[in-house]
Amino acid sequence: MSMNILLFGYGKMGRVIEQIALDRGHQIVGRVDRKDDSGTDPDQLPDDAVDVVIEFTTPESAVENITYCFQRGWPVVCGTTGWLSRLAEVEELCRQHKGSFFYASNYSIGVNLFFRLNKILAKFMRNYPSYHVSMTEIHHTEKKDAPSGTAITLAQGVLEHLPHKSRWIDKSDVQSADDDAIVIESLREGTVPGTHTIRYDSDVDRIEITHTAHSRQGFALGAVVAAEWLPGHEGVFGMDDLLNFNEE
Ligand SMILES: NC(=O)c1ccc[n+]([C@@H]2O[C@H](COP(=O)([O-])OP(=O)(O)OC[C@H]3O[C@@H](n4cnc5c(N)ncnc54)[C@H](O)[C@@H]3O)[C@@H](O)[C@H]2O)c1
Ligand SMILES: O=C(O)C1=N[C@H](C(=O)O)CCC1
Repeated sequence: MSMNILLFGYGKMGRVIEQIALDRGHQIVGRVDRKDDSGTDPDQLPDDAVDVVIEFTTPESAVENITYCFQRGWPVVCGTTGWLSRLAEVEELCRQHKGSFFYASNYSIGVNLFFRLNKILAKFMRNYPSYHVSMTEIHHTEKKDAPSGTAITLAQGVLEHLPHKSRWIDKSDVQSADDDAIVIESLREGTVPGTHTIRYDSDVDRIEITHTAHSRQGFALGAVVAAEWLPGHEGVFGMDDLLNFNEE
């Protein structure tokens, strides 16, 4: 069904999302962006002009934008990363407003398959603590947050299965007594859309898995599909609610 979509954030992601939404037969009713005065003022839109909001902005502005959408009664699909320390607050606001909220650190189908693969590998590795686990994420130089939201989700997936690890840590904060931590290295290079590697090193070999995004298309398509699904679903949702991956 064709929907009226309001974009919060008209940057790299907002623009790709717009194109995919139009290709799938939806209307873009506005583009809210702080960059210049030409963006839409959401206060000027009637409540019923918007079926769903797609929010890809900045770590600093996401919670304010999400809260505004709840107040307006607009379902919101959020892809912004770097604000998750406030997730409990947003979940509570969603409950209070009987809102609809969808969040994923990464909307691409390939990455969500990779999340599953990561957990399966970690489950295998639980009996081999001599293999040292670590992660690297590479993104474009404009990225504001580190580690990436995807890397944090991957680290959480490993932590579910490795009893000898209890937390993740940014490589720049590592100290000698951090053996219980998964170290995440964040590299910023050129225009890289997103590359994530998890590796297990022993003295004699290495096992590693990598997901490489070739563009932003996969992220944007997943966000539009989530926006098609969300209206009519009250509560807080994520990719596991949307995707029916069959686990072996
Ligand atoms: N979940 C995913 O699949 C996924 C994929 C890619 C990017 N991201 C995340 O999405 C976010 C945006 O990424 P991007 O590459 O489009 O960044 P970007 O910098 O290209 O675009 C962000 C836009 O938000 C605008 N903005 C800033 N404050 C705002 C506000 N208060 N209200 C409205 N707009 C505002 C900026 O002017 C800018 O145009 C980042 O947090 C990134 O990590 C998530
Ligand atoms: O370009 C970005 O910024 C990305 N952000 C997400 C993250 O932090 O994991 C997803 C990948 C691209």
